[in-house]
Amino acid sequence: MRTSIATVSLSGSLTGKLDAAVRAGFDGVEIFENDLLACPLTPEDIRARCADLGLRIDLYQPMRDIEAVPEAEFARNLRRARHKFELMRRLGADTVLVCSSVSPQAVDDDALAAEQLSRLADLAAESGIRVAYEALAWGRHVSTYDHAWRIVETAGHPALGTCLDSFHILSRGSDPKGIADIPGEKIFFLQLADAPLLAMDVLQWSRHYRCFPGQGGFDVAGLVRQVLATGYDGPLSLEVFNDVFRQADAGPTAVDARRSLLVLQETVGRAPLPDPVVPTGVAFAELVTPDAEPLAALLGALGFTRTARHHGKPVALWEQGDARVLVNTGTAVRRDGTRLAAVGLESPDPAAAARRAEALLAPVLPRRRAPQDVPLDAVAAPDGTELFFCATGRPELPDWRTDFENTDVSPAQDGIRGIDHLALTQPWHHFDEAALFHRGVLGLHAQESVDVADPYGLMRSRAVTNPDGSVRIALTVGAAPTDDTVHAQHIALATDDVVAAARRFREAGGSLLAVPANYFDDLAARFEFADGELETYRDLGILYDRDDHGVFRHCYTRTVGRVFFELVQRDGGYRGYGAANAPVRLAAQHTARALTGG
Ligand SMILES: O=C(O)c1ccc(O)c(O)c1
Ligand SMILES: [Mg+2]
Repeated sequence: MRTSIATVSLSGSLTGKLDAAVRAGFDGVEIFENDLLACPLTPEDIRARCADLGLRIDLYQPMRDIEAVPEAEFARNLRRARHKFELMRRLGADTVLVCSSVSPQAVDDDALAAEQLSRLADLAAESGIRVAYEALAWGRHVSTYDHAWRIVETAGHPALGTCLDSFHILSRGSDPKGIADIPGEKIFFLQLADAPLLAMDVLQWSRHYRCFPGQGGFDVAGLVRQVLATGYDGPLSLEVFNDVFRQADAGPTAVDARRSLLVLQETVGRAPLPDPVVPTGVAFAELVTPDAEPLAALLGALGFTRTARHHGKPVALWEQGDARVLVNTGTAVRRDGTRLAAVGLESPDPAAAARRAEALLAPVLPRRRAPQDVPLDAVAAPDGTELFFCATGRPELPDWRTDFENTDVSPAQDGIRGIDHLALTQPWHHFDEAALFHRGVLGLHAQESVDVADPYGLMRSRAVTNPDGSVRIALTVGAAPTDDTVHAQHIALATDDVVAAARRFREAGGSLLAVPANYFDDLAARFEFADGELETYRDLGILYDRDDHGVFRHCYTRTVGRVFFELVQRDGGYRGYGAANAPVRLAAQHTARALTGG
């Protein structure tokens, strides 16, 4: 199927938008009128540019407030249309979108609407143009797709069809089953957008919160199935008005957009993508740092031992139980210092995992960094984190472990079982993209996103997991593109006894994040504890939560660069990540930062 994107979905200049659309692999564009008006190029230049790029101009839009108006007003509308049809001739665009009128002059008269749209279509047909009539969800008299279709059907004009827009249909709770009543050849265009489920005015919702399919709460795939069943063979076109995308770079947004369409096409059985290869565990987490000492002290106090070093690079492997942390001092570090730069994911078939990632437009990384290294499949996530697909201990496949030479220290077993989860802070404008990436590319399940209050803003967090919970990644983001050093990345380590692990850490010289006494007073009000239990938590800074399944106890180390560790005891099948405690933890980290001046 052909794919298209409305220029309004991307930031920047019209020419920049066209370049981004082509680079992401779109076949066509909808040119939004405002983008054309603001463009210094002539329509002929734009046409030539699209032709050079191999982009079709699938739609020109929108034409507003045309139908069901007094005759004198309609005459003025036809005059306006004549101008626009001439412009479209120069552009080489053959379909125009007319959205249902919001004008106070419009009357509630379907026969009049049909008659005037028919006269508009007469004029359009003279220029070889087709008119696609779309119901805006907030249209004055026409606000549902079935109503728009009835008017088009009444007009019965060959140059007049309907434009279906998933946002307008699904935001109003209309049942897309009725699409089956529309002949496919009368659906002149299909626009797709998703949106988070919000209770708000539909116009504001549409203009600010649309997102790409798979990033919101609508069943866009179900609607597309309905449309394809009619025989519709036009493009799948994304039309997204979104405050965040307007501020993000057009290039990555266009890639995110295309990836969302590929996943959607797969869902409706129209994209032959390699099957997802769901990761089965975390092989390692790799920290990049300018100075290994603070991390070495922290890992040592946590009970890790340095078991191996890379044969060709300054990278050390620290191990405890099934938790493996690489400390890399050989990579150029960014201004923010120590960071979580790479994650090794155990994969049943690393090469197949990489093929799917590539098909879904993930940047594929070189398989070898140095000639003597083992070749490893790896791709970059939207935030730049390198994801390695690993086959640890499987002799038939390349193993990352063979690049490491053992020291004479054996792995410790001092209370840490493995990695419970990783928390990766996303750049502000890549949060929805990150969730779609981890779901679509890696085949992980995305949980609902939760809001967490930070003292200086609101943070969102969304977990992606594999079926048995052995891969858990919490994607987090601040509410604004501000300093995100406090919204740091972290590695949560699983233990069966967090009190013992916290004590050992402290006795070994580690310092735990101090939690205010008020928090524990509140805990005492909410839950019942055994004698002395709460005092222990208060002493160690252990936070506590419960859900329907079990209990969660957790505490935090200090932060090095952007990275800190969490000790986690997850009992009885507790499913969350202690979100209820996150505001207290974030505030405590702000306090600790103010005290250390770092
Ligand atoms: O928000 C609008 O005005 C608008 C314009 C054109 C569209 O196709 C649409 O879905 C919405
Ligand atoms: Mg639309």
